Amino acid sequence: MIEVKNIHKAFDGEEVLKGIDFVFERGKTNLIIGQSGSGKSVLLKCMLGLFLPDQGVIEYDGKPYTEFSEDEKKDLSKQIGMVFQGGALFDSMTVEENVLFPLRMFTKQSRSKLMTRVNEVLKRVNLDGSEKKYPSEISGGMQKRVSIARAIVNRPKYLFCDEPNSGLDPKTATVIDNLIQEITREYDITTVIITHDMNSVLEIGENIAFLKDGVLAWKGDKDQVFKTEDETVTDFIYSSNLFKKVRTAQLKGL
Ligand SMILES: Nc1ncnc2c1ncn2[C@@H]1O[C@H](COP(=O)(O)OP(=O)(O)OP(=O)(O)O)[C@@H](O)[C@H]1O
Repeated sequence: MIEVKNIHKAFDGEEVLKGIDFVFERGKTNLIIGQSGSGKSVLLKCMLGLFLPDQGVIEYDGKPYTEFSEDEKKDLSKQIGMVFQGGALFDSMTVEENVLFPLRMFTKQSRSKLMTRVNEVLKRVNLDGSEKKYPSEISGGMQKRVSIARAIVNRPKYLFCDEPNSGLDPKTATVIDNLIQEITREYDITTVIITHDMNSVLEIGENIAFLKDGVLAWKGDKDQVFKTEDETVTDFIYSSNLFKKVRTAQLKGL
């Protein structure tokens, strides 16, 4: 669980986070949604420890970051897995080398032991058989799977995903969403996902933080988000024509 309490962050005197309170729950897919510039990435970077909030507290499983010793901060970075927007795979490394990379950074076990773990994780994301391939030789969806495998190989407690679906067709995007949700449950991880994808909201929005202009404008789950009458949320969601049609049909009782 990650709890953010009254988080403020400004750049050059301009406040981009204006007192965010939210609980990102363990074992759930927690989504941060909102328009461009609403502060999603800044909030994520605060949780990653890349930005220090100007005010407020971030607690990791009940412990405030400000009370972490230097060793505990290092431990925290080992407990975090990250799926980057573009995948951020190393093109010159094979699939298995990409997944091995963070393991070698944090673990001193023999290569054969580490490879057992790499193979286990690659199997989990259905990539057995592709171990020796290079990123350029596999599809976009498979590249995302490698990225997920690399993020979980160290058995993280916290998984951060920045638009994990970007660039994928809707069907593959849903498969990736479901994989992230399954892994979150299986490993009992606190997963935080930034997304613009309304299908993802519908599919895996177990706990949603909706940001607007640096403020938490709404929170709830996927069932509530499509029922809410809150205009700030409906303006955002139904700016997509597809969802506008779904909404109209819902209101007509179709
Ligand atoms: N390092 C920085 N220095 C100065 N301003 C920044 C910095 N990072 C973010 N900002 C500003 O903070 C505001 C929020 O940015 P942020 O990247 O969090 O938005 P976002 O909701 O993630 O947008 P998007 O969906 O487009 O990625 C923006 O006005 C942005 O210009």
